Amino acid sequence: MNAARFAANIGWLFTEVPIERRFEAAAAAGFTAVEHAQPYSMPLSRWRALLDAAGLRLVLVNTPVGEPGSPAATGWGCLPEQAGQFRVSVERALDYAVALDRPLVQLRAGVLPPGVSRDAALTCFIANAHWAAERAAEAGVRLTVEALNPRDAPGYLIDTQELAAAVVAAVGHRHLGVQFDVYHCQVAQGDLTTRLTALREVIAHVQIADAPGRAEPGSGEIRFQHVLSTLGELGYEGWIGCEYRPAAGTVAGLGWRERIGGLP
Ligand SMILES: O=C(O)C(=O)[C@@H](O)CO
Ligand SMILES: [Mg+2]
Repeated sequence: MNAARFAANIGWLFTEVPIERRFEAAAAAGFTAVEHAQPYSMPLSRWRALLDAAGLRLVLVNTPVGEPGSPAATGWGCLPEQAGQFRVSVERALDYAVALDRPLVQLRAGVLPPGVSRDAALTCFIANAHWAAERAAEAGVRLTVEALNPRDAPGYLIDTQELAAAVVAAVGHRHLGVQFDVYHCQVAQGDLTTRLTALREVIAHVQIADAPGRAEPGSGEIRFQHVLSTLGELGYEGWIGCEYRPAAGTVAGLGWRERIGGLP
């Protein structure tokens, strides 16, 4: 087992303690890397200090999003005439990324706006993603696009792995890849092995949680031993983000790492 390949998402794990104490908690539990979707409520300098003190590396953040309940609550990426706001969100994410180990940055696509066709929203997102990839390349940062399942994220534009891959192909930039969240794929689509295999060339990051409950691997219907050995056989060398809701305490639930094992 290679626990070093798993990154703790400290927006989901170790929430028993305040954010500032999650770093030491993750390190004490054997993690060497963390991810967090929205790091922006804490200043960069504090992030740097907490990562360094715990000996951790940051491997993923998302672009900032709008206020909950607003049209941009899951991002500005596909909102026509909001390119300015999208660019501001990318610049903010890149500021954090450059100062914090150059984690991957997930571009939030947002929900299909009322009165806008799916094609128009996709065209908008692809144009925005292209601009972002050029900026990310200048900053030495790589970007991702993630597909979310419609049960958890109703209306989110990117709702299948294939659509995420199609955006990546349309942008055609080596700084943009797919963020393959195994939980979302299982809920929305299934056929995990086939999809991981088909997308292997473009997968830049993987996240895990079991389905249907989004708790620890091993708590539901996904055979994670098989998923991880498939990733190993496919030559996946990126991080695997642990983005699940612990069923009964983060540390108490970490036994899955030994039971399931890491990449071969
Ligand atoms: O919900 C997920 O899955 C995530 O990875 C969030 O960061 C939204 O993209
Ligand atoms: Mg995810």
